[in-house]
Amino acid sequence: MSETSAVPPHKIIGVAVIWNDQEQILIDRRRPEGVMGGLWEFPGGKIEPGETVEECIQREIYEELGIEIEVREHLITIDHTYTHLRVTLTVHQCCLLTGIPQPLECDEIRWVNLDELEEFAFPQANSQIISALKGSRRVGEAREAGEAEEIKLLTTDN
Ligand SMILES: Nc1nc2c([nH]c(=O)n2[C@H]2C[C@H](O)[C@@H](COP(=O)(O)OP(=O)(O)OP(=O)(O)O)O2)c(=O)[nH]1
Ligand SMILES: [Mg+2]
Repeated sequence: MSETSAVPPHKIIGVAVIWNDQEQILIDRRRPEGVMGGLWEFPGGKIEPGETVEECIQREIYEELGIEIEVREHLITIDHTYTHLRVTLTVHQCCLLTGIPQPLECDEIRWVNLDELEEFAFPQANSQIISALKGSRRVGEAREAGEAEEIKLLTTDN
């Protein structure tokens, strides 16, 4: 009897956390048929040969949602193995530039704030993205609080 250890397919994915001016994030619901059907995700897709992750994210977002975005800083890279699939998700913070998002390749889209994300069912790998987002908000808040404190010190010193 020959034993083969099946290696699951590996998808390398660029993922966008897209913010609008109201501090909301865009999420989309995967179509009911297919892998992880019906779950919510951050939009994105496979990196094509010769493409940078930033180029991939920009292209996928235009194809999937018909909007132009600015791809900003890297948030987190996650390597996760599901039962029959391994994914590497490289996630970037992004800003909406132009257009109104359309559900061109998904079932539904929503703008939600950070605290609402927990109400939606995401694939397992996404809990790390959501924690990273919450962590980066805390860093931002601490920085703002620090700056406010510095300003207070500067103004009371003089
Ligand atoms: N875009 C995106 N994909 C995610 C997230 N979390 C997560 O586990 N994934 C998985 C689901 C998919 O297997 C893979 C994304 O690949 P994809 O969008 O190019 O491919 P797909 O499976 O939807 O469809 P196909 O093009 O292979 O037919 O990564 C996420 O937040 N966003
Ligand atoms: Mg996709």
